[in-house]
Amino acid sequence: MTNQVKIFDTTLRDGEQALLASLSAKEKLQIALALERLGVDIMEAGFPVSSPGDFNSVQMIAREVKNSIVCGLARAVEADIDACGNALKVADQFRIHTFLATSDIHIEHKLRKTRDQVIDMAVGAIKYARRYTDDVEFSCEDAGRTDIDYLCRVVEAAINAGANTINIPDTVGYTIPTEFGNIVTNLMNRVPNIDKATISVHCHNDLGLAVANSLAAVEQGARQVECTMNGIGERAGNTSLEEIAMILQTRESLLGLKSNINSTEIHRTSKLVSQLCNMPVQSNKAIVGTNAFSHSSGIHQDGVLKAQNTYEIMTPESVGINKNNLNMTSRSGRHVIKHRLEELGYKPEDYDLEAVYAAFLELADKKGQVYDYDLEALLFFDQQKHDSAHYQLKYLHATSGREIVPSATVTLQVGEEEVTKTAIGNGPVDAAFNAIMEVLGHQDLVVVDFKLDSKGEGADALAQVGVIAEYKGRRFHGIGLATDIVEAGVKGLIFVLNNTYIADQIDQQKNQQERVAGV
Ligand SMILES: CC(=O)SCCNC(=O)CCNC(=O)[C@H](O)C(C)(C)COP(=O)(O)OP(=O)(O)OC[C@H]1O[C@@H](n2cnc3c(N)ncnc32)[C@H](O)[C@@H]1OP(=O)(O)O
Ligand SMILES: CC(C)C(=O)C(=O)O
Repeated sequence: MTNQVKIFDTTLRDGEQALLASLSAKEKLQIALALERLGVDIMEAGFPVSSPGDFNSVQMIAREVKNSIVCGLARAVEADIDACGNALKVADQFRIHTFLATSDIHIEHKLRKTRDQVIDMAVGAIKYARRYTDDVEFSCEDAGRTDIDYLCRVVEAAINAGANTINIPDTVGYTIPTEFGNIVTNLMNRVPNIDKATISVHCHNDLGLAVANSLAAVEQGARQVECTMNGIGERAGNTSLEEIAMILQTRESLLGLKSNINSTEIHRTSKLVSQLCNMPVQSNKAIVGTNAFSHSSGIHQDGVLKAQNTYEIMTPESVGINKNNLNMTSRSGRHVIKHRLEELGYKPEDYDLEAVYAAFLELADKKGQVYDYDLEALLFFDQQKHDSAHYQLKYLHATSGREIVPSATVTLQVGEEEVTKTAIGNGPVDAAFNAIMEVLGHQDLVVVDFKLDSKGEGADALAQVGVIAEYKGRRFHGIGLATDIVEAGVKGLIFVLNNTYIADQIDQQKNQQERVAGV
């Protein structure tokens, strides 16, 4: 049996299911390209039947990603499989992942079928998916709570129907490692055609055991692990990609297993996912938390200074955290910025140096020292700016204080026109948001969440504001970054406005195409 464990990333599907606001197609593509650089074997880009937006982003990812297999999810119904096949067929090679629940709880209460009907549906779906591709994965949803004799029957039938990857999800994170490992052992020993398929596992973290269960499964013969960056996903999340990858790498001599993950890309990918998904990573999170490589107590610090491996089982460099001794201030030039970005893993073609440098100088003048995080944030905002130009902030003035009615004046460029409005509010942010609403002149947009975070170090840290707003039944997320809290909030809201503008444009184009096609 191969010692290679395939890493199947589902950040953009299971991970995205857990977000308060869905990602834009551009944000999904950014994450997909980062996952490709990270070296994931397969990436599940979405659930194409679920919305036209998801269909489009899966298609865009399938078109752009070349070094990982792109996959889409489909229920065991023909319409879902058609949507998946049609979105993915722009790629030379792709995978359709179809699934059906096999536990009695799900079969009886959710699907309202019999066990035999479920086998027939699964077989039909797999055969149908094979019309589109030779690479078909079948998941026995809630396998962790499925009767093992029946699970063996389903798996055998699925392989006979043409599935070459069989996924065993612990959908509700119920099992414990010995129990979950035993499920895989049973399948390996009792399913006669099991050698014709790769066993995959997809664990949820409801009891904090997703990584442990996945590890138990690969020790028993599973050769694909489904996971997400930072462990995001439904409820308590999924198996964390960075943890499983670093277990395989750090304990390779014990386990005798490897993956294709380029571990030096982990840190950067984790930050991108956290930022775009508006999902902070807890500081003591293994591998990617800000404390994961910090040593706080004297005895530990003494040990690490004498020999790093006294308290470090892997180096920060191995996950892409570089030690940086260069101070970046407004006295720094373009060379140091370029050099630092290169050390952080960005190629010159990833960004516009002049634009990033101009933003860097502005920031350095305001806060003195600029840190890696700031620089990456500037880069991120530079990348976001390209198609966000419909609404632009031209002027902002806000006043607040004790016994003063907070007020704000905002000038926005809206397309070709500049519009200025003044409003009052409960505080300066509320006043500025009210002024922006007056510029919009309609009530379709409702801000439902406002999250303020400080990024960087000390009192001059940057303010990062995540704004979530509802617009025409959908949720949009925006991020704003500035040294001033009100400005960061306003930028976050403008980010949202630009995304709603793009969504409106896409809807209009679609309606027009449908009119032309006579739908
Ligand atoms: C364990 C997981 O994470 S599975 C993935 C979960 N992800 C998502 O659900 C996100 C995307 N989902 C969606 O956009 C929508 O739920 C859709 C488009 C898939 C379906 O929407 P709707 O048609 O309105 O159905 P709704 O979601 O309310 O109900 C699900 C239906 O699918 C059925 N179903 C559930 N799983 C499957 C399956 N694997 N195969 C076939 N049918 C299934 C349910 O029994 C229910 O059928 P019913 O309407 O006959 O009772
Ligand atoms: C669709 C399957 C793989 C899933 O997400 C689950 O069972 O948790």
